[in-house]
Amino acid sequence: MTETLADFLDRLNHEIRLAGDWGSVADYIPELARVDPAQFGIAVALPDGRLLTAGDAETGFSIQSVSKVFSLAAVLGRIGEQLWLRVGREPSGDRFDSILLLEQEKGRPRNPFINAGALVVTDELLTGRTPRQALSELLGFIRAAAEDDAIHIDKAVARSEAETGHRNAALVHYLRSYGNLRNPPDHALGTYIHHCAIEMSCVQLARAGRFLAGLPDAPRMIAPRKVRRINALMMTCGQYDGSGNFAFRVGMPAKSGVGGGLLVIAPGKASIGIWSPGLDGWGNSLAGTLAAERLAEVTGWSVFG
Ligand SMILES: NC(=O)CC[C@H](N)C(=O)O
Repeated sequence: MTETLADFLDRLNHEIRLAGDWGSVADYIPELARVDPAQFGIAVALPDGRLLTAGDAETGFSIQSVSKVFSLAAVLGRIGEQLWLRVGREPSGDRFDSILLLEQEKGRPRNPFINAGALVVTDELLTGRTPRQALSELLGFIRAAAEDDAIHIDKAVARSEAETGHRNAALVHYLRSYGNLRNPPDHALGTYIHHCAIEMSCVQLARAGRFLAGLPDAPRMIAPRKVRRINALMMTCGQYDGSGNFAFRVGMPAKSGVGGGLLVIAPGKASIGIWSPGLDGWGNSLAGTLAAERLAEVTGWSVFG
């Protein structure tokens, strides 16, 4: 392409602001409902160590379910294959917070990215640790991946979700009733809510994802075989019941969060942090998905060729 990637990102930022099609912010967590939807940032970490940015790439946001990628990586690094006895690896075709399949499938969540599955992953993270220790281990993992010790938990967001998170409370008790939760339900729930409340910027997210893209300057976090599997799960389950549409439009493994964050992985080529807080009907960033689609078109980074 004649236009440089840096110029394209600037153009993309202008185009997205001009279109002004922001979607609506998540309102079931009151603290997230206060965020101005008219924001957009993107950061792209490249194999040569460069990091290109545009828009609000330095603004901190609540990573929410993007944190599920890091909790899964930390747990797979620690225990490995045993996790799959407790959680499946199939797309759910259901909303991220659905309870429906959990009853049909006797308490074994479909995949680690829907809330029920992520709660089981968090429960594994708690093995032999207090909630405080598990959280500091996970935060340490993310800080090491990003090589940035400023990454922290936004306590106000955690408090806000704890006050209103009745659905996750139901899920965690339901898991326990099937014997698929080892820790007290409030420990698993509290730890989960706090790791969802981690605040990061697009720059920090792009840097934290470098190990998933296999970039040469990435700290080695987990074995390459495990990285491949996480990318496969991001591709098939990363945007819940919108995963098929996302794969069709973007063609790269990614994970979304209701804070409007997106971590997109172009294996061997780039780790991309995108943020725009307004969501589509599936709970994925509206402008963020469009940005990922445009980036894939221009760079040819789709894993499908
Ligand atoms: N999709 C999401 O980002 C959901 C995360 C949020 N903490 C919840 O459990 O509802």
